[in-house]
Amino acid sequence: MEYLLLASLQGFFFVCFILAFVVFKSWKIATSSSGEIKKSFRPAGISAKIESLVAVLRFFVSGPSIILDGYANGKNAPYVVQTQGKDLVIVSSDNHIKELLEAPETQLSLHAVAKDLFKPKYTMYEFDVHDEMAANGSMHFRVLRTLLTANLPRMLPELQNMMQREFAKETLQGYTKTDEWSRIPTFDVAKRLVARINSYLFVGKDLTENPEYLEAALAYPQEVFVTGEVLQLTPEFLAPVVTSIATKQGKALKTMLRYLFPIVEERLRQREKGILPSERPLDCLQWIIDSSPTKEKWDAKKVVQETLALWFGSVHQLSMAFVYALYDLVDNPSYITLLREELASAPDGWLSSLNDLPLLDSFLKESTRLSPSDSISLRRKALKTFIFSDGTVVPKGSWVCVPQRAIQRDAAYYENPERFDGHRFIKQGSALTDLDARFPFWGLGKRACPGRFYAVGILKMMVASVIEQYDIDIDQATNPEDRMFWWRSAIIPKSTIELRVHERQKTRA
Ligand code: HEM
Repeated sequence: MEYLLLASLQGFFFVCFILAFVVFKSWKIATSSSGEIKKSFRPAGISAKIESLVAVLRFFVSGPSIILDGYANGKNAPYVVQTQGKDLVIVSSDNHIKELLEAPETQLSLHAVAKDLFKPKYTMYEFDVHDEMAANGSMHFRVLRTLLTANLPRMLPELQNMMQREFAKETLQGYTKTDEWSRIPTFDVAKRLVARINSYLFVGKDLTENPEYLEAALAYPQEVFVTGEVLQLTPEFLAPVVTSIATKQGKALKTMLRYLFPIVEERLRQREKGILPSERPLDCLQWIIDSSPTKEKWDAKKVVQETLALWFGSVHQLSMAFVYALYDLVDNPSYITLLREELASAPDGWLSSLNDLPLLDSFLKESTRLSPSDSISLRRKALKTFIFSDGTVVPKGSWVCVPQRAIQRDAAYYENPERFDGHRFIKQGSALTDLDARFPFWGLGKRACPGRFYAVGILKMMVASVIEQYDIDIDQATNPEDRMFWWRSAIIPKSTIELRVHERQKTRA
């Protein structure tokens, strides 16, 4: 009993300490003045400073609306949003975006953003991510953009079987005796399905069918997010202990490492023996090994670190896009009928025609236009103070980014921007995977998401599989706005929201 009391007192003081630290850091951000754009932005005086502190704290739960308002106030003019830990300099004009993309990575770095957010040193097995595009830049491109995309069509039938089997299992669990519709927790189910599909492509069938590995692989990205979030609020010297608490002594990571290491070591041995390409396994793990630099060979630890980082990036955004697409279907049910017609009319079956389903592509692009999982894109951290040609300053340590959600809702670029129009992009003649400054969903330029062709293929397969076999609905009392919550700039589906699902055969009977 005494021990419990002591433990809860320690916990209480720890939380108080962290809160005090957050307020202190936020106060420092709110009151510091390190660049031209800040000077013009920050009024002096104690009440103004308190107002700034409130703005920094408010960003945690109102980020998307603060960013949207900033954009509406002075369209295409740069503006600053103060946040805990750093300022966001938000730009949206063509010139600013061009200069942002042309800036050297020694000045504006995407990887430095990832380090700020996820603290890979602590969360990804001591991964020392380079600020500049290092060897892994071309590795990402070759593994995801080239090899994964090229191999996807061959793997799709197996992945679709898996999707149907697992979705049926989830649905079966959601039936009650009183309701002929099954209720499934949308976001949790989406994450489980995506994790299983991605795992098959990342590490192959055997590990994917190992429940201990799969559970850890599903838990790991979630743990990295939460731990990265807590570490952003914690002083550096406490990072090791905080990481250990937040990750339950690194349980998921340790499990993944226990399974991945022997496989990677064996494959590296096979490489030394000169195994022929035709005899090598067809999965991302192998492609990472095959695409690693030939001069300075990566050891097993480096291959595992790169795999963890790619794995982490592959699950959540795709799951969220799937959830938002399902919500858009239930909110716009006429599209379910139209999409079923399009699927049924594919001459050789829709699975082999995923690139020739214009309505599905346009519908999903409209869904991502209105419901991106983050309100900003093209994030870069200034490693040195960066000055745009119009004099806009991004002080060292701040981030510069583009307000993607605001741009994607701008009436200047999209007619009736708030209206869901599933045919919009057919009329416009653009595809979901296209890169476009008016649709910076995938980023732009040489850092644009190399996983997007894979992500879109899987998203289409998942959505088509669901609507072909099931009727879906949602509790109509749920206001669409209440199905998600905001954290900093992100827009995340609530885990409590359930989708109602009904096998179509039963409806027809
Ligand atoms: C709907 C799902 C996804 C969205 C919205 C998305 C979006 C993005 C964005 C905005 C960036 C940054 C680009 C920039 O700042 O210029 C990015 C980078 C990246 N994405 Fe994705 N992504 C998705 C799915 C995936 C998947 C499934 C994978 C892996 C299979 C992946 C792998 C990556 C990698 C490795 C990078 C970093 C590229 C680099 O460092 O050069 N993404 N993604």
